[in-house]
Amino acid sequence: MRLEQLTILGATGSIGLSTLDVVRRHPDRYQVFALSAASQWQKLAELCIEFQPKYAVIADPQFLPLLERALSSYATEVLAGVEGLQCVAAHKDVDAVMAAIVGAAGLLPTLAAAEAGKKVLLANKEALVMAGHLFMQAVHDNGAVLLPIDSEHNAIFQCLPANYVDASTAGVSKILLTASGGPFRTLALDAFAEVTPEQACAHPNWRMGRKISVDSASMMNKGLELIEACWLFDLTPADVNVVIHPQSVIHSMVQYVDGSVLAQLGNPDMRTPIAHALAWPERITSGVAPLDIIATARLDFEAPDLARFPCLRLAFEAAGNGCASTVLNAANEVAVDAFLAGKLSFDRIAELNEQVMHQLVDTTPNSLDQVLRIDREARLIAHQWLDHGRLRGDLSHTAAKR
Ligand SMILES: NC(=O)C1=CN([C@@H]2O[C@H](COP(=O)(O)OP(=O)(O)OC[C@H]3O[C@@H](n4cnc5c(N)ncnc54)[C@H](OP(=O)(O)O)[C@@H]3O)[C@@H](O)[C@H]2O)C=CC1
Ligand SMILES: CC(=O)[C@@H](O)[C@H](O)COP(=O)(O)O
Ligand SMILES: [Mn+2]
Repeated sequence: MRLEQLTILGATGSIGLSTLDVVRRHPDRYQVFALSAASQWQKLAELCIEFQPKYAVIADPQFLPLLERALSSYATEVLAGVEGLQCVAAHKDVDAVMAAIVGAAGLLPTLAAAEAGKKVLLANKEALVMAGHLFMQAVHDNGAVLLPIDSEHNAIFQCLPANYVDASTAGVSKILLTASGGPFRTLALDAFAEVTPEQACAHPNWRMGRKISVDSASMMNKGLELIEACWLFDLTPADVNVVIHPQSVIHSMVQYVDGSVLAQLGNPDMRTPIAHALAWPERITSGVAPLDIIATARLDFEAPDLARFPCLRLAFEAAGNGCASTVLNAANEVAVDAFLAGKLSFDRIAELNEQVMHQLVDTTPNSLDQVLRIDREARLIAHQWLDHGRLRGDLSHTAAKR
């Protein structure tokens, strides 16, 4: 059997390392072609020494000399910058690309993989939120195969028929997108202003990177996932119900017109959706223990409280509006960075997101340049808001008019 050549973008992160853990179990199926990181060059060098990829890419070029030196006695070739990421995502010898860079930084390399017609294993939900229309167009135009890694979307994918095109043809009446509710599901509302980054990153069920952990705590993660689901499965926000399920054992459900509800269950461990997508349509072992349904004992469900989680309300508002989604994603990245840096209280993440989203109203972007311009302008307005505690009329006015 020919070894499948795999590029892992974001190899040093939570999804990247889980992917390598699955790959390590299947040396007869997968060969690592390229690995990338942003700045963690030592961790990247260690992974390269173990997996011997053809390329290592460090996104921040200031670390290039250090990585080159660390790998000088190995055959791995070292690249840097976004051009390096795009090169290993689109390389003719690559079969599949794990898109596991966090945030908007993942867009260009993930888009390069789609444009090169690769099998794209998509964890980087922000790429779809900021440029869903362009991304899906690139997938269709270039014959790429798009497989969702996000646990909920992977679950939905598994519960849909293999020949799925759209909800009504498939007899789907609702998508039930499950959410854990995060670490603050039952926290007193007046305590939200005081929560620390450590508390926000202590997810009850999943060990993840810091940005997605904060998003889970604000439920912006579920909002981003709503928009992600709309693009992946050609849905409108009205087709999706968010359901709080604190145990994270059911990873999402599909309700059909005949009353059937199909669910995908499993222990909360990302190696399951990663193994599923890597081997699809086959199945391989992932290292995840079988679900002990007796020990699980109970599965609870409740409706989300949009007053407690205003970020989720904002995402329902933005879904289906290309500009608002791009703006919301950018504002949220600025807000989460500021929260993690101790410059913004947790309860003001939603406030910043709402201010920027309502301030920057533009036409739906239909080119990559427009997406990148809206993303830049939204970040500028968000930084202004952080610096001055409010939006200054001059710049936001200019941005809104353009
Ligand atoms: N973790 C999880 O369980 C899940 C994650 N996802 C999604 O997967 C993506 C990755 O999440 P996660 O693994 O948790 O994140 P992490 O923060 O753990 O890892 C992010 C990875 O991206 C790299 N990176 C960060 N910034 C840049 C940049 N500017 N340019 C290039 N590379 C960069 C990091 O490199 P370095 O280490 O050098 O900083 C690291 O390899 C996110 O979009 C998230 O929403 C979806 C579902 C579940
Ligand atoms: C593992 C995964 O897919 C995360 O996106 C997870 O869903 C986060 O949990 P929340 O449901 O708390 O957002
Ligand atoms: Mn998820």
